[in-house]
Amino acid sequence: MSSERVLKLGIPAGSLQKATVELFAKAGFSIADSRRSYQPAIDDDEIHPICLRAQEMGRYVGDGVLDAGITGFDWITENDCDVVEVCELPYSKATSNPTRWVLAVPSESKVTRPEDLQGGIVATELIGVTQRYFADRKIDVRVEFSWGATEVKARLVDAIVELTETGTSLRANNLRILDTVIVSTTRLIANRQAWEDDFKREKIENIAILLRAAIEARSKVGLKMNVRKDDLDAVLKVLPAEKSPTVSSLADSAYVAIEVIVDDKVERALVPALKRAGASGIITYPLNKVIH
Ligand SMILES: Nc1ncnc2c1ncn2[C@@H]1O[C@H](COP(=O)(O)OP(=O)(O)OP(=O)(O)O)[C@@H](O)[C@H]1O
Ligand SMILES: O=P(O)(O)OC[C@H]1O[C@H](OP(=O)(O)OP(=O)(O)O)[C@H](O)[C@@H]1O
Ligand SMILES: [Mg+2]
Repeated sequence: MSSERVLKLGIPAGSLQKATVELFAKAGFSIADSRRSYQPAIDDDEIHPICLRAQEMGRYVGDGVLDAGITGFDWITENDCDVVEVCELPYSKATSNPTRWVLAVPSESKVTRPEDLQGGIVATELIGVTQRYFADRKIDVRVEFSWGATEVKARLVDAIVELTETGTSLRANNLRILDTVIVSTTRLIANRQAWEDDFKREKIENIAILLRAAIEARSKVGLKMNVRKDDLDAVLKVLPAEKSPTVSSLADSAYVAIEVIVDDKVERALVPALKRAGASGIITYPLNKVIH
């Protein structure tokens, strides 16, 4: 591992790639050509991005080939990687929800409990975690490696352990979930030696702050409005109780301006209620980053 002022950063190729590049963009970094080049350009001279499979990321970060990288908790666990887990980054391929590796059988199968699989065969990409799951429950099954397209194998063997995010693939293949084997979210990980290097650690921490702030901002909106002082109490009552709005004076001393950040889920109900409570000139705007 070199101690030059460049951070070798692993970007996950495959399922997480598009969401990762978009998240970096929101965090303020432009990564170009990540689909064509495994060493894409980034507009930060102190970062050298390298695209790698999420499955292999932990090993390369652990060995110091990379200083840091982004991968799933599932593969960190499967490969038992010796890395620093810097932070959780709650995003998946399509949503900000965690993914789950589930034990599933064909919907028509007679199997209703994991115990019913005793003596059977289970296909999965996540061999180690699956073997541990059955060993912990003292269920004797043969766990077979699957190279992908695992859903189809549920009808070739007895059951599968496969990743699900939105549930679309399980539904499309008419599969029934018996149990959750592991819940996984995306993580930023660092090499132990790199984490001890002042420059690299600060750089990794800065990336963590910006990525987390960009994720946080995705589910929030900013709200601004003007309110007659007489209506202030009524308007404040409508705003979510846990929020502390900024109230500032306006040139017209009969009015104040209110600014607050709220969950985007409540925006639709909040705006008409604020208007009814007397707010005017209401504007809502998307946020780039929210830093706590
Ligand atoms: N919807 C999703 N589908 C697959 N993986 C997802 C999804 N959302 C998040 N992930 C995460 O992305 C990583 C997938 O890495 P992996 O290299 O195994 O597969 P992949 O990128 O889907 O490649 P492949 O094309 O071989 O399936 C895992 O850590 C997984 O948890
Ligand atoms: O619950 P869902 O939102 O449908 O997501 C889960 C699907 O996504 C992944 O497939 P991927 O795109 O990685 O293809 P693969 O089968 O080749 O791994 C995973 O292997 C499932 O098939
Ligand atoms: Mg996959």
